[in-house]
Amino acid sequence: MGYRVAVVGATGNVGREMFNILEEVKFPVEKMHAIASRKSIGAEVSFGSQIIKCEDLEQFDFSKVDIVLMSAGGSISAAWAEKIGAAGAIVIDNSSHFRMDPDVPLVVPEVNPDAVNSLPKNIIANPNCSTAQLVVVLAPLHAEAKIKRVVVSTYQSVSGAGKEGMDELWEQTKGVFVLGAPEPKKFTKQIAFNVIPHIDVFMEDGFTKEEWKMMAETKKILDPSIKLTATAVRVPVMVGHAESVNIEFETPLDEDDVREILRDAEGVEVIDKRENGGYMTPKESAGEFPVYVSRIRTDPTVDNGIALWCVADNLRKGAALNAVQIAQLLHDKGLIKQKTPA
Ligand SMILES: NC(=O)C1=CN([C@@H]2O[C@H](COP(=O)(O)OP(=O)(O)OC[C@H]3O[C@@H](n4cnc5c(N)ncnc54)[C@H](OP(=O)(O)O)[C@@H]3O)[C@@H](O)[C@H]2O)C=CC1
Ligand SMILES: N[C@@H](CC(=O)OP(=O)(O)O)C(=O)O
Repeated sequence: MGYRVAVVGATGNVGREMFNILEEVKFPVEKMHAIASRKSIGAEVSFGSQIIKCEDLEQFDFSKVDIVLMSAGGSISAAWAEKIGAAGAIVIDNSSHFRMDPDVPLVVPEVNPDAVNSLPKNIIANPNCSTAQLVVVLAPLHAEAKIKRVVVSTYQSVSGAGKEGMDELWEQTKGVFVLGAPEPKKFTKQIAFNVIPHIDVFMEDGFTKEEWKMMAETKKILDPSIKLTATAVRVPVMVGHAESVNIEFETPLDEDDVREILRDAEGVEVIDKRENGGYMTPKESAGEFPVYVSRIRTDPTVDNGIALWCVADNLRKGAALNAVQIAQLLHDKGLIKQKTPA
């Protein structure tokens, strides 16, 4: 038994990871389709031992698939997801377009798995990459001692800005030592040997949209009462987002309790030795499934305060892995309707 699956955005950073992870977790696939733009028709992508040729989104007949994993950006999701859902396939959408839609659940399977039980539009939204890794860490702590406030600063890799972001870091890094760094195109300033406190567009209040997403999405997934403030920063790392997190609880939770709770938490791995190398870095998280937590310590500047560091592969837990976990959850709950092949 297997499903007919389509990956939209198949040639992208996230799309390629979707194929890898669907194969790694042995998701039951009967037929796989790779969908991208017209310019990629015939481009080859790997799915396990199979080589699949890309098809054009505009020409594809979605009535022949059971489940669609979308990661081609917000405008493509806006134009296509509801039509595909209405035609009977479940859409798991990686873009930000539907995340705050009240008729679309925003799901991190370790945190709010039952949100998939009601699917009025046949669409499920995958959160922002920085939100996903954060809520996996916050949820088990919130269950133990209610969280009042979170202050988070991110260190986000260039792969979060797609293939073009990775190319820009690579070209600038090489260029600095040879002909001078090429002018920024994808980022607002030179990213090689630099950090940029600006991801997504600026909002009226001075926060960026990336920071706003972390606040709004955490409330939707975990608890509207949690106050969260974020500063999102792009760093010259290829894959892996890191976050420095300060958490204020309503009741006391000491650092040993936090370590213990997180050791038992689904999707989390604690690597926390107070010695050289006893913590995780983004590079080490690349290609891995868990959210790694290190540097757990008491924050003595507030009542019931804890500080910690968390790291995850943004293309995996921040995008493709979370989407595939949602697909597995739907499968386990028997929520994917298989259409009869034509
Ligand atoms: N990277 C991350 O950490 C995260 C990404 N996302 C979401 O996933 C999306 C994709 O990210 P990422 O893979 O990194 O981006 P990439 O730039 O690496 O890939 C974009 C993909 O979208 C396809 N695409 C673009 N325009 C069209 C079109 N008009 N019709 C059909 N397909 C199209 C591209 O196909 P082609 O090669 O043919 O142009 C390509 O497959 C993001 O826009 C975002 O919404 C969400 C969370 C985290
Ligand atoms: N904004 C994220 C990646 C992303 O695509 O996020 P979103 O899906 O929320 O637009 C980053 O740059 O690292």
